[in-house]
Amino acid sequence: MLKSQLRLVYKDKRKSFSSDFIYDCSIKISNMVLKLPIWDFSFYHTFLSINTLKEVDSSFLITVLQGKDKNIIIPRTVSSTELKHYLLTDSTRLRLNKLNIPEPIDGIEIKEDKIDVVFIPLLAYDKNGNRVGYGKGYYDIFLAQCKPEVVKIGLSFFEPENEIKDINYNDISLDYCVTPNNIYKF
Ligand SMILES: Nc1nc2c(c(=O)[nH]1)N(C=O)[C@@H](CNc1ccc(C(=O)N[C@@H](CCC(=O)O)C(=O)O)cc1)CN2
Ligand SMILES: Nc1ncnc2c1ncn2[C@@H]1O[C@H](COP(=O)(O)OP(=O)(O)OP(=O)(O)O)[C@@H](O)[C@H]1O
Repeated sequence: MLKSQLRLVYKDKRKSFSSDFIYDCSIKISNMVLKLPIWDFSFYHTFLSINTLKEVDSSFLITVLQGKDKNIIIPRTVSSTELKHYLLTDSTRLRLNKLNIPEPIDGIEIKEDKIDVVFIPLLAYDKNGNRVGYGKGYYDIFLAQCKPEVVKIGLSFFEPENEIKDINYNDISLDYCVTPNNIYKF
């Protein structure tokens, strides 16, 4: 399918999810993440979930990362294309931006080249590890600024599509995708 079709299909699928279902699946996903071979690094970047769009709830993953004493980095949108990244600490103050994304107000900025692992939000992905987001390109631009060996991990409620047809040279593919019941390695 095409990215534009997948966006519609997957937004629609998520609309029907109850908050209990999202809670259960998100806990399962964070438990599956524990099985990945990624635990010797220091800097772990995660999205903060848009609850209104029924994304995977990353708060359980954050608890896992805190339990492992990892440095946790979270993004802030600074323009229509650019993200900046901040260390999440006990004193980090968050507020919802216009897109309903919780974001740090201020804090210690971390440059992209420090990041070892990125947990990535998505709408859909395919068996080759290609992903589709909301279509603004934020993550493709961000991932292009990270070091080449950064580990890119999608989190999804769903199994992969066979093929996203309109992948282009800007699209950066995933290394793993974690679902409530499976880990896909690409
Ligand atoms: N939690 C989270 N943070 C993220 C992303 C994400 O997908 N999830 N992004 C990933 O790149 C960037 C933000 N991109 C976004 C792009 C569109 C919409 C959104 O609400 N789209 C609505 C239409 C909004 C409008 O334009 O009126 C929609 O798709 O229904 C949200 C986030 C950076 N941070
Ligand atoms: N590295 C890049 N530099 C400049 N523009 C880019 C880059 N990567 C993607 N874009 C632009 O961003 C727009 C959206 O890209 P795409 O459709 O792949 O978004 P997406 O991956 O679904 O969304 P998101 O990354 O926000 O989750 C496109 O117009 C694309 O040209």
